[in-house]
Amino acid sequence: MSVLDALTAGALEDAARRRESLPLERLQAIAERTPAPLDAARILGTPKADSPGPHIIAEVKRASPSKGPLADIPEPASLAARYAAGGASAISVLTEERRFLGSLDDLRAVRAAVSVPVLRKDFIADEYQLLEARAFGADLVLLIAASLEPARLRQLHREAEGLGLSVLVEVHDEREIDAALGAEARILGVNTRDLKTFAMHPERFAELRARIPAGTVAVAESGVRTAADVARYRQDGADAVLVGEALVTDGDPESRVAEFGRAA
Ligand SMILES: O=P(O)(O)OC[C@@H](O)[C@@H](O)c1c[nH]c2ccccc12
Repeated sequence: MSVLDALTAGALEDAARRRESLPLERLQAIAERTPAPLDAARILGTPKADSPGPHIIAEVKRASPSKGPLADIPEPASLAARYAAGGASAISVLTEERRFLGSLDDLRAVRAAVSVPVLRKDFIADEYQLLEARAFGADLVLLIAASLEPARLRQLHREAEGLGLSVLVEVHDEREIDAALGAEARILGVNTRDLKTFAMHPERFAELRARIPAGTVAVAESGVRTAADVARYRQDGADAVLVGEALVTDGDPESRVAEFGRAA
């Protein structure tokens, strides 16, 4: 079993466990009382008025399977508020519990702290997880093309949009781009870290960018350490850049987000 399959299986088990204490009907009732999501696809697809740099999607990430613990983050809400103060266009919150040490409580706390779109970053493979995202205040969810059959990707994509959520479809090769476009993805993220081997391939973004049609938001994900890395993705045609580790390990995340947001 690949790491990605194991992460997805674990996330599904965790969701099944949560469902025992919060059945679908009750979750649905909570989702109905939650304000309508922001149109993240429109926000990320509109160039920034005040800067030639890309939109920055700043991630709340405590740990990763490849690196282990990265940062403590006792208060995800205050970290997210600093990201937003630095001009982040969206906040990504890892909610996967086992290897990324995240939770839906983190998502809820971040939602309450910022007014920019919030992404639920997890290994989503069923409808219950989508409804959780909606009920806990996400505007945007991640679907990973490598972990879903094309028909299933299309189905979950449609379901998410039916809930009012935007979807970031993550890809790492041409075949997955085709699957994402088949699912009518409006936001496409090229993860330059291979989730099966964790190897970094920053050049993959430029290689795949040409396959992403105009009008579809192109996001470059992973491996950013410096403003020069952001500038490179921007020059390669990224509308948005998603950054995790470099921000959670920085003593001044607000300034760092601002610096990245100007990199062009
Ligand atoms: O910490 P980095 O190298 O800046 O990477 C962030 C983000 O791209 C990464 O966390 C990520 C991209 N796709 C994912 C899917 C699941 C979990 C995590 C991820």
